[in-house]
Amino acid sequence: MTKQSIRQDTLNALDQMPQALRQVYEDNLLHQLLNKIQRESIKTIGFYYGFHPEIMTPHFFDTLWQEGVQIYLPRMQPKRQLTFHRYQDQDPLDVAFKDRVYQPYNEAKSIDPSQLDLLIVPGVAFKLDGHRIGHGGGYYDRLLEKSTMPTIALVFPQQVYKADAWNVQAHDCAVESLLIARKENEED
Ligand SMILES: Nc1nc2c(c(=O)[nH]1)N(C=O)[C@@H](CNc1ccc(C(=O)N[C@@H](CCC(=O)O)C(=O)O)cc1)CN2
Ligand SMILES: Nc1ncnc2c1ncn2[C@@H]1O[C@H](COP(=O)(O)OP(=O)(O)OP(=O)(O)O)[C@@H](O)[C@H]1O
Repeated sequence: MTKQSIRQDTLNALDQMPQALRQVYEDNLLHQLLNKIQRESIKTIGFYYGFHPEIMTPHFFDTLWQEGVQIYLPRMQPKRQLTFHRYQDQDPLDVAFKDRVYQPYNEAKSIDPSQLDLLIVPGVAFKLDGHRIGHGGGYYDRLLEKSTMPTIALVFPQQVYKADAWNVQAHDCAVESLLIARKENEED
């Protein structure tokens, strides 16, 4: 299958997921993420402001702040570059892409992404080895190519594909590991 058809099929599957199941999965992903943060004493994360049918990451922010974690969000820049800026409760956000993408303003405190303890990478479809298909901007490929921080992705099972599902291209950068949502809060 082409990347484009996998992208579209996966977005459709996520859009059609029943809300109750989505809730179970998102609770489980937050639980897994908190375990990792505590285990690895993570203090600063690069996250993203999820838009439907992505994971509703804004629901995670309060819990992360309570844990003392600093959240940085990406802002799209010319030439498909991303900068990361501190986001705290009630900070104003700029809206782009037909009201889908919420991003900090340039004035918000920025960080060199390599300084982040963890970067959580968004995406539509993933292989178990971390290769990903995003929304097609190539923003994260450009970032990962030149950065060294630890990377993960939070994914629903519907987003996980076999190694031969699509051909990886030279510019595609993988994330280091996936946290895959499960139905039970079994310990890992
Ligand atoms: N939540 C989130 N924020 C993110 C990303 C992401 O994947 N998820 N990005 C990751 O790189 C960057 C934004 N990239 C984006 C790329 C495309 C579209 C989008 O709405 N695409 C339309 C088609 C656009 C068009 O061509 O007109 C679509 O998907 O329908 C949104 C964000 C930075 N912020
Ligand atoms: N490191 C790079 N340097 C230059 N161009 C790149 C690079 N990475 C990707 N591109 C270009 O960006 C476009 C989108 O790439 P691709 O479809 O892999 O994006 P994506 O991974 O789905 O999106 P995103 O990373 O924003 O979530 C392609 O035309 C690709 O050639």
